[in-house]
Amino acid sequence: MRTSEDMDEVDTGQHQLSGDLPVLSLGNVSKTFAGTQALESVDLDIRAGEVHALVGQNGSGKSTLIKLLAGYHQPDPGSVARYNGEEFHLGQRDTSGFSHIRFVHQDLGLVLEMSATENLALSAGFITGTSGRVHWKEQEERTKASLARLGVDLDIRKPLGAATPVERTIVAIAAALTGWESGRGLLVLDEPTAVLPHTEVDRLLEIVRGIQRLGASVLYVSHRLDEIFKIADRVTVLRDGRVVTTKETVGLNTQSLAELMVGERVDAAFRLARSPVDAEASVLAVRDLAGGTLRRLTASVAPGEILGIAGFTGSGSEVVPYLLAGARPATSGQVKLADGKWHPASRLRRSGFPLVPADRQREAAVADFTVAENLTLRVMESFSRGGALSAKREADVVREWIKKLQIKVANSEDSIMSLSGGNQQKVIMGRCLAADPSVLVLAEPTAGVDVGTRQAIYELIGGLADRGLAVVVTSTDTTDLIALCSRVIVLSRGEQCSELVGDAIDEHSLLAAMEAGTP
Ligand SMILES: Nc1ncnc2c1ncn2[C@@H]1O[C@H](COP(=O)(O)OP(=O)(O)OP(=O)(O)O)[C@@H](O)[C@H]1O
Repeated sequence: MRTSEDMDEVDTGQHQLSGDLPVLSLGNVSKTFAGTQALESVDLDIRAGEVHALVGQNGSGKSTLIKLLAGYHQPDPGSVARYNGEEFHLGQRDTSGFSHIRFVHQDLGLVLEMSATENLALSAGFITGTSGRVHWKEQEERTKASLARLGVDLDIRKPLGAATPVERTIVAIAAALTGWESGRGLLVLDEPTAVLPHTEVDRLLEIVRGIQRLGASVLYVSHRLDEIFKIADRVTVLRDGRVVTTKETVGLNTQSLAELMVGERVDAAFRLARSPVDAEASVLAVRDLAGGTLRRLTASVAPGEILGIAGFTGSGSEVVPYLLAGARPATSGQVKLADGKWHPASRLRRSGFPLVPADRQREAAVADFTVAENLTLRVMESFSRGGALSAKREADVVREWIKKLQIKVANSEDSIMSLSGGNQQKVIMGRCLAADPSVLVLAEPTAGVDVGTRQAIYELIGGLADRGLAVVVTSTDTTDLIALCSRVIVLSRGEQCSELVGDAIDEHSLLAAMEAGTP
């Protein structure tokens, strides 16, 4: 059996074939922020034409490494970087290495009000005549050619706000690759599938394979371990800023990779043991609820129940959390709250059920606030004593939730923006739970959250449900629904198409139910 000592053994796995010069070679790369050593003596080689995955728990240093490559951070002295054997300066954008490395960051960097053509023109430059007028026809030809190179045919005139998430990601990749005709560089994809539904993930992976076939190398960051095995040739595992190992993916599996990341045993197929609930005793019920892509939903959730809502993008599932939490207006329907009476669904606007939204950076984190302030935002009032805030009570809550959710932060007075993405998600989750609600609404609760912390989050939600919390959860990651839910309602084209209960909730049945409702 593998011990944690074995896991700590450093195996660089970088047995180069003779003449097999790495495209990118990093040596002794370190990065220290005030109070945090984010990276420590990292060595990493990326071979020509390989897809190389980079994995690690939240806060292990993946984004910091990418930001160093992108010239966003300066490395500590002593760090060495080479592109095709030629040394270049990390932390500087205008060096030769940099021009060969292209990036698609998590936020994609697109303007959603603009079309694919306009977005590509923004990154590659507008084609203009002597009068300065933009040659749109040529611009469109260029966009089509860029997308055709990826084997994609999209409506290049519609605003990207109306495109599907995977179409947006594809446009971001095309934008990143403009002017890269040789196709021999390195493309860095930072969690490209964090909120993509299963079907769209496969489409994206096919595009990544196409890029690899062009001769490029890809550095691929993801928390979805099943993808690593579908796409990557090798994987490097970071833990606490250090490289634990670089290995061929052949010979690893989800379980062993999860354990390398965490450094101890984890159950990659974790599932909560749920006791039956009294289905009659609803704490929140909706009748014919509609709004956005949701045309009609009739459902109720009982105290202690974890109800899942599943469906592909556009099925209506993605708007349910926002309607229930009153963050988006319902256009029709009724709601029954704790008073046991039916009200117009507009009443949800005042119900104030806490919501963990899908896009924490845009919708939830208050960027100017500290970690402590973000954690206690919803419970501020209960701390007030005669107008003054009970600092001790606040500090207790902050400590409690940092511990319960294993939030990696040097100091709770640090800005939330200094936290890694997954740790920001945990702060938002803690904020909602600290308010001790009767209903909790979760959209993509584990997007960007590592495999070890996922289980901690599942167990925490399960424990709260055992004590009576009703939870409604939507997720594009079926792992969440399987691990958490005792019942899942499947939506298609805005309406309920089926319901799965208990042990019937598994990967195969969920996908089959979602596909069955799709035209
Ligand atoms: N600008 C910054 N200032 C201070 N600390 C930072 C800053 N950026 C990152 N850190 C710290 O460096 C460590 C590594 O963070 P990083 O974002 O690289 O992790 P990650 O592996 O990308 O995590 P995730 O999977 O959650 O995105 C964390 O402890 C983080 O809090």
